[in-house]
Amino acid sequence: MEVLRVKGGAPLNGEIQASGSKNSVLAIMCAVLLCDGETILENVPNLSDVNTLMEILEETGVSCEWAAPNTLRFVNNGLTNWTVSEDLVRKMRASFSIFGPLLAKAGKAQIPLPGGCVIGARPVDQHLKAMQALGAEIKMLDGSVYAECKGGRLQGAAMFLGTRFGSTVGGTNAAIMAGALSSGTTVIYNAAREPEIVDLVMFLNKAGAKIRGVGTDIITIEGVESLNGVRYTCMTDRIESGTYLCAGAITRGRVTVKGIPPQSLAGLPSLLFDMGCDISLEGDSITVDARDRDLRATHVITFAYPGFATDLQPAMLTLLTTAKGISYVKETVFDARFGFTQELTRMGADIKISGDTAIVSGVERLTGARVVASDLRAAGAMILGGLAADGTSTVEGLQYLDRGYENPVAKLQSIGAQIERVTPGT
Ligand SMILES: CC(=O)N[C@H]1[C@@H](OP(=O)(O)OP(=O)(O)OC[C@H]2O[C@@H](n3ccc(=O)[nH]c3=O)[C@H](O)[C@@H]2O)O[C@H](CO)[C@@H](O)[C@@H]1O
Ligand SMILES: C=C(OP(=O)(O)O)C(=O)O
Repeated sequence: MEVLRVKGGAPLNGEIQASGSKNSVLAIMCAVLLCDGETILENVPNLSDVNTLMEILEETGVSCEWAAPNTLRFVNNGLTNWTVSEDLVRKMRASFSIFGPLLAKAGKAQIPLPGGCVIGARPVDQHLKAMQALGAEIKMLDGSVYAECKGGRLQGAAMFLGTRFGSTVGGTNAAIMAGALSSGTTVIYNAAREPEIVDLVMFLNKAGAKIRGVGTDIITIEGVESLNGVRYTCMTDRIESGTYLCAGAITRGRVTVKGIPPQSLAGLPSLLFDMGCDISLEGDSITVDARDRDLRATHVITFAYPGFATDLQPAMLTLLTTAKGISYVKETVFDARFGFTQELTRMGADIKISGDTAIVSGVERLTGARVVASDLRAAGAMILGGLAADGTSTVEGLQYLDRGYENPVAKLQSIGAQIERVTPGT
């Protein structure tokens, strides 16, 4: 198993190009199930999650290949299978997102339950509620969810989606994709508003869907008979971009991320500014400058978009471990997303957890340590800790990093980080 070796303490300085958005691409790849013929997706990050979803789509009868770096080509000449193997679904929780489109296109679907994960329980009740509202009959079969639409086609309906955590991204995506091919009108109330959902709808509308209201909490869909494959360029990754901005701040450096619409970063730039960083914008480039700054503590609450993104909470919390004063970080989207903080304490961070809140007392310096990433964004957090720490850190658990960050080592090296991927003992 490879590990990262990070020699910290030096300010990062330079420009990084944002990669394509993992979460947008995964949703759009699921929507390819709905589209007849050839689809070309551009700006696709080469990530293990993307490659796993390609295998899953292949099982349903959609052919997928890398046509060029960051470009995927799909051909959907009719689905040949309405179920996928459990091993693949277990590899990646987001694979459950094929449930809605598979059901809408094939008339039935059987997908193993994805289960919980290290950041929280993550049930799929809202996905199922949406499909039931559209007329699907659902039952459990051999540990999988089996659904069938009576009469072969889903029927548009009005529905309320949401959980005690607020809106649901995956549930909203499922309802949009299934509604796109349902007969009649579907209305989703309390829809999630994340930029990746807007990207999914832009793709679907280009393919012939009739969806309006995306980006608001009421989405209306006039179902169509069929959708056609198209060429589409996916949005860039706001979580990856935010992580690199935090890397600039935690090393007291100056980092520009290119190709990221600033509004997609929601509250992050403003929080970095409150901490004492300079923030400058130029078109789709954003620069954080923390050189020679004493950064101050601040408070963070995660929320559904346009709130502060939960996926950036681990990076932001790591940054706060080196800010002067006490910061409170409240996590409202997932019920167990502070596991990574234990590893940060190995680097000398002072963090106490009280329910859904982390209390972070800033320390002068972090120190290098051997740490293990327990999930995707924990991996980003461990790297940030290592970049800021005095001495050398070793980061294990890179299978998580590979799920969501494209070429992180090369990108960080290009702005001066001393980071390498090595086999232990070499
Ligand atoms: C592949 C992908 O796009 N993943 C993103 C997606 O995950 P995902 O789509 O799983 O996140 P949701 O917005 O659905 O989940 C939000 C909260 O609602 C709960 N919930 C969700 C669905 C449901 O049927 N029942 C239920 O209780 C979840 O457990 C969680 O606590 O949005 C999250 C919130 O922005 C991000 O952190 C993930 O990176
Ligand atoms: C939680 C994440 O992804 P997923 O929903 O695929 O687990 C993430 O990207 O931080």
